[in-house]
Amino acid sequence: MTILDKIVAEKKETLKEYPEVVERASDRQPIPFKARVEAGDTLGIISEIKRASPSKGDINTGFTPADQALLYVEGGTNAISVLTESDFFKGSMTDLADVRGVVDVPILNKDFIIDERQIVDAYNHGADIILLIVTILDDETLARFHNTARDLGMEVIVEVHDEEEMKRALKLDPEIIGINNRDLKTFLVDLDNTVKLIDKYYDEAILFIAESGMETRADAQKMAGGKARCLLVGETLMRAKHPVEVIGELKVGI
Ligand SMILES: O=P(O)(O)OC[C@@H](O)[C@@H](O)c1c[nH]c2ccccc12
Repeated sequence: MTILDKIVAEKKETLKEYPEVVERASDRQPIPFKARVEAGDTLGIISEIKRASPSKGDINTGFTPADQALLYVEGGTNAISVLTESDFFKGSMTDLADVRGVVDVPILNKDFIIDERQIVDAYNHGADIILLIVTILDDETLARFHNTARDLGMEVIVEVHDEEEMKRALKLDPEIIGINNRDLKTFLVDLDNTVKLIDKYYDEAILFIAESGMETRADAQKMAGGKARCLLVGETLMRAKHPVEVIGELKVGI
């Protein structure tokens, strides 16, 4: 059993406690993400709120999500990712709502979505974007969830790690693809993964996001050189003494 299998198994348990139906609680219009990144002349940055992870253990537990989010905004982040998975990443939907309460940049609800109710729940807690991880969903479910999120006005990052997943993602006619440099089954990180996959499947209509493992301006430059248009950065910002400055360093020109 891989760690990803364990996370999904736990998630199934948690979902047993969900109400049978999660109703949409408002008609809030999500904040646009892709168009705003594309309007800029630097690499977009999604800065993540991440307390812990199964590969690293505790990363930073002594912070308040709202304060951390405000630092990210001060740094000029294009969006904030809030990792809400609780068993392995120590996050919660309360973190998401807390961040929503203080920022007006788009928010990504980062979780392992395997049930439609999680999508409505993300919307209800103030998310503008959700992540769908291709490897944990079959084609039919992936397409259905993609539609559900877009019907709510949310944008979707379709996350892939390899070529086979990329081909499945492209069948959705997606607007945004996230390429994870980390293999969620082995935790191995390889920054060349983003570069290789974009090189082979580049499409100017799609916003390509490089995810995971980036630390330095040189890493950001490498991703920009490989035609990634945006970065998703967690650990580096959570460990940084001055996240505002680090975001500035990562925002390289396009
Ligand atoms: O902390 P990092 O290495 O900068 O990575 C952030 C983000 O990419 C990572 O948290 C992530 C990418 N895809 C995921 C899917 C589930 C959980 C976590 C993730």
